[in-house]
Amino acid sequence: MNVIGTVGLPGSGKGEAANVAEAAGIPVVVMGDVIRAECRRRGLDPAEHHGRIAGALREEEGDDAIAARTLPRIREAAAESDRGETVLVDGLRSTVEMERFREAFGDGFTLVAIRAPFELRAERLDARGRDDSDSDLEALRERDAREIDLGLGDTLERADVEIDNTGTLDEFRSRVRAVLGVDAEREEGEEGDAGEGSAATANAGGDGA
Ligand SMILES: Nc1ncnc2c1ncn2[C@@H]1O[C@H](COP(=O)(O)OP(=O)(O)OP(=O)(O)O)[C@@H](O)[C@H]1O
Repeated sequence: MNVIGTVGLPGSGKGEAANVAEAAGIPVVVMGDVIRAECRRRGLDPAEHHGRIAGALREEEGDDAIAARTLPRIREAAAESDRGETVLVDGLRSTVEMERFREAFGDGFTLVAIRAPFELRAERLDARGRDDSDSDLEALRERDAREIDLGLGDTLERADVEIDNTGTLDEFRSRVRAVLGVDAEREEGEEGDAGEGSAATANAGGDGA
């Protein structure tokens, strides 16, 4: 099994990386779906209670609760992967989760840090405009602080591979493809320049976040 986890601050490009994977026939497992499922099980609206239920799960079942509950979803997805049991996992937040996946998949787990500086993430989220907080710098600062508090900063530092997302979207996509080991041929409606081997660099403790 080949499990690729992504970690990055809000707006860094995790969703775009997941799109690249899906377009290449690599299933994507979103860790937040576990939390949304638990909200529904408790009769709560995920839009409102997501954060609280994530906290409750960690409290009740341990800091690796969300990773542990994601494991069966990863195994199911791997069985359906077009790409030799490769799965992309979106949404790691802490080193405890990273260690849980390392324990489950050994060398078959690769953690990929996606990095873009604050100003660029703010601009891109503003353009995305998915919700009001996307355009609010103060809200982004708070989201960053919350994520870092959960352990996202340490997780970024400990990633196996780093992808810089300070260039164009096409550049980013081709970097993601290089890390996923897919070429552009399978993509539809997209120009590709896959095989840009220098795109992913070993993590030397970069400072791009
Ligand atoms: N290199 C790029 N050039 C231009 N736009 C980009 C680039 N990378 C990402 N974007 C855009 O920036 C926005 C944020 O990216 P994305 O949604 O992938 O971030 P994310 O890490 O999933 O964020 P969040 O954690 O907040 O959901 C999206 O609208 C995406 O299309």
